[in-house]
Amino acid sequence: MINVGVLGATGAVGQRFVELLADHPWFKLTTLAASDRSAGKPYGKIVKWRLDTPFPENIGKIKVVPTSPSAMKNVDLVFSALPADIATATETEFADAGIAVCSNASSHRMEPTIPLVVPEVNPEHLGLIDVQKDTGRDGFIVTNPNCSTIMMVTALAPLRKFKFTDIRVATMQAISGAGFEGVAAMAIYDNVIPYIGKEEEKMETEALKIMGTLKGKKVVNAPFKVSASCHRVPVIDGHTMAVWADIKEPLAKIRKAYMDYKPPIKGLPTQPAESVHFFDEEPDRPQPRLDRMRGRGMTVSVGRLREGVRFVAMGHNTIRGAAGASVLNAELIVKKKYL
Ligand SMILES: NC(=O)C1=CN([C@@H]2O[C@H](COP(=O)(O)OP(=O)(O)OC[C@H]3O[C@@H](n4cnc5c(N)ncnc54)[C@H](OP(=O)(O)O)[C@@H]3O)[C@@H](O)[C@H]2O)C=CC1
Ligand SMILES: N[C@@H](CC(=O)OP(=O)(O)O)C(=O)O
Repeated sequence: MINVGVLGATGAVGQRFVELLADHPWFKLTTLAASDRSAGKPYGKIVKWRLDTPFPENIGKIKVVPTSPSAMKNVDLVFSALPADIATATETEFADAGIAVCSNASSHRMEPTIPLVVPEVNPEHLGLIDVQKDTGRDGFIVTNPNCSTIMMVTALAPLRKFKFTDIRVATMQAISGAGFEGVAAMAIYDNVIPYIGKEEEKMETEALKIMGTLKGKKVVNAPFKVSASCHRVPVIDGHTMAVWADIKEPLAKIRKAYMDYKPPIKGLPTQPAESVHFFDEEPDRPQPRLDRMRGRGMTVSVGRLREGVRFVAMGHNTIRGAAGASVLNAELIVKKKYL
């Protein structure tokens, strides 16, 4: 068992980490960190548990510590659910102190030596860990993408063998993506908000790095363009998106690519039996309420495949799009013997 900790353990994504790690076969959750407001108190006393799964009582006794490497003794790996403005310096401090960091925050995603990984899409990008270690650093940082980006690239993975240059995407994103306090009920009820700060830019840049090629010590971006339009809708969990890809192949070949798709990795505990579920028959799927918990929240569902090529993709934003993505990255790190 590898001893692990969670940074930002009391937050929306931090709670998902705790849920996923409370009973993990490879990782022992020993340490929970949050802000100085929470430090020093038992987790069970201060966390406002917002998930609809039972609170893991075995974790409740753990005393919350301040967010600093010196407070996290005997931890080899931390999962970061810190706000991005805090994560920038804090994650660097942890990596410099010899601790591996699997981060869900956006701060370091686009740095050239930091892997931005979805295990089913670009597992080989973990090679950038060696580039970080070449600088003399004992620890390292590995990031997972923005929650909308991850659904889009995972849904595109079966289509990579076809040529495309232009991806257009319109998202319908759940309110949990903004955190518990992020969107007022009065703002979102009976409404759609056609703006999510920096989300479109993230989809347009992160996807090119993830689907790019690791050449030597750097990633060469994928040669296509993404145009995104992002919208908040009154759904609690599950980001849905309509995607257009300029693939000229016959629809039957695209359909077969989804039916035959096998991801390049297997054997990771958090990986679902199906990374991509393809709805071939049902014309009204995927739907967030019905499909977000497929594969314990880790499956990306794809449906409504039409000429164009057009399809709809959907996945759970705080599991596959956040904490689950980081845990899957950590499992890949262990499998590839970086830890
Ligand atoms: N919500 C989502 O679906 C997604 C979120 N993300 C990203 O994940 C990260 C966390 O988001 P979310 O969980 O929604 O945020 P929350 O606001 O719910 O939680 C923030 C956490 O960080 C802690 N924290 C705040 N300030 C500090 C500080 N100065 N020092 C140490 N810890 C601090 C808080 O502790 P305390 O309780 O003590 O204040 C809390 O545990 C963000 O970077 C976000 O962009 C990514 C993808 C999806
Ligand atoms: N902005 C995303 C959530 C998020 O925090 O993304 P990021 O990890 O890129 O900061 C959403 O609303 O749904």
